[in-house]
Amino acid sequence: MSSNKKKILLLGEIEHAHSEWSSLGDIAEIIVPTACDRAEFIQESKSGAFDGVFGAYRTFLSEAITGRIDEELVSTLPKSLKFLCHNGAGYDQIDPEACTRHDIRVSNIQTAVDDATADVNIFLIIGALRNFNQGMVQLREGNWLEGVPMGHDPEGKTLGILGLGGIGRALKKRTDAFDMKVIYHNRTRLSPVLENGAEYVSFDDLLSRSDVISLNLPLNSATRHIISTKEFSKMKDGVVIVNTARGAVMDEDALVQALASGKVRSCGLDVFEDEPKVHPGLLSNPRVMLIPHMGTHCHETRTAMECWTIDNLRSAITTGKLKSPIPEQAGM
Ligand SMILES: O=CC(=O)O
Repeated sequence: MSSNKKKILLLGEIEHAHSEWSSLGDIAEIIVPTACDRAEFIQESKSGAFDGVFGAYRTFLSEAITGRIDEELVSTLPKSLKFLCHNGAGYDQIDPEACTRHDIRVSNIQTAVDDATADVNIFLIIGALRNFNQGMVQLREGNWLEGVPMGHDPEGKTLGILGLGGIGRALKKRTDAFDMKVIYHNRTRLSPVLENGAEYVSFDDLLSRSDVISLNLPLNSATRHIISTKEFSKMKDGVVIVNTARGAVMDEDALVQALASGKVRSCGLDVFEDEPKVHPGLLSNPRVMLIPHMGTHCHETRTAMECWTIDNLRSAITTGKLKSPIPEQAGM
């Protein structure tokens, strides 16, 4: 007897929302690939193992199996695949145009990641301003404050948020508690309600006026290396930079040089251009506070992210529409 459950491809693992995932079993039949890398995955797909799949759930780490979701990969997937639900806010591992060409609707996570990522963001800002990493490194080496320079207070400093989206706005709320002056730049100015007191400035003004710059914008072809040598040259001497977005929005070689010249006094990074590799010039510099992409590395947020992604799949199966389509496909 043939089942009328929709076939769903699981790319990656469900780690928290186990009961929500098993209840999806009422309306879905789950297919798990056996491939360990992209070549095997493409082979598996071409062999017909995924025929009839209607939707897919994918995680950030599943890139190790599929590689980037690009034209080459998408063209090997069955035409029955209509929905791709990504467990993450940033979807730079997916080529939206390739998906649109193949009539695949993509969703990402909106809002569920904002608070946890903004918490890491404020931790990095305070840590970088106050030279906490240098203090911690010295302490573990048995030295009490040896060579650790005086830090700077956040109070009264100008924070430039590049990309005042959900995470940027959650960061703004947190920095208000530290009496920082917040300026921001987006391609389009936000409404006063969303600005919540942040001053809208041009990109160049953000670079030249900020004491601390926070990168909170998505990675795509327009934002790759949006911060590089030319942009560093427009910043204040001794600027502090924090990145919780994606490593490749900043040119890491240029950052290492800007740290060496003193243009950048200290920085805090949760993301890197070539994760899990970290540029040796960043690893060896105690003025750089480093975290291994832990923006959402906490039980409650990861559970909420999985539930959000499962909700998108459920909505695709039951209504034919995604709850949170990526902006490139909004209204399609
Ligand atoms: O990096 C985390 C995310 O994109 O959700």
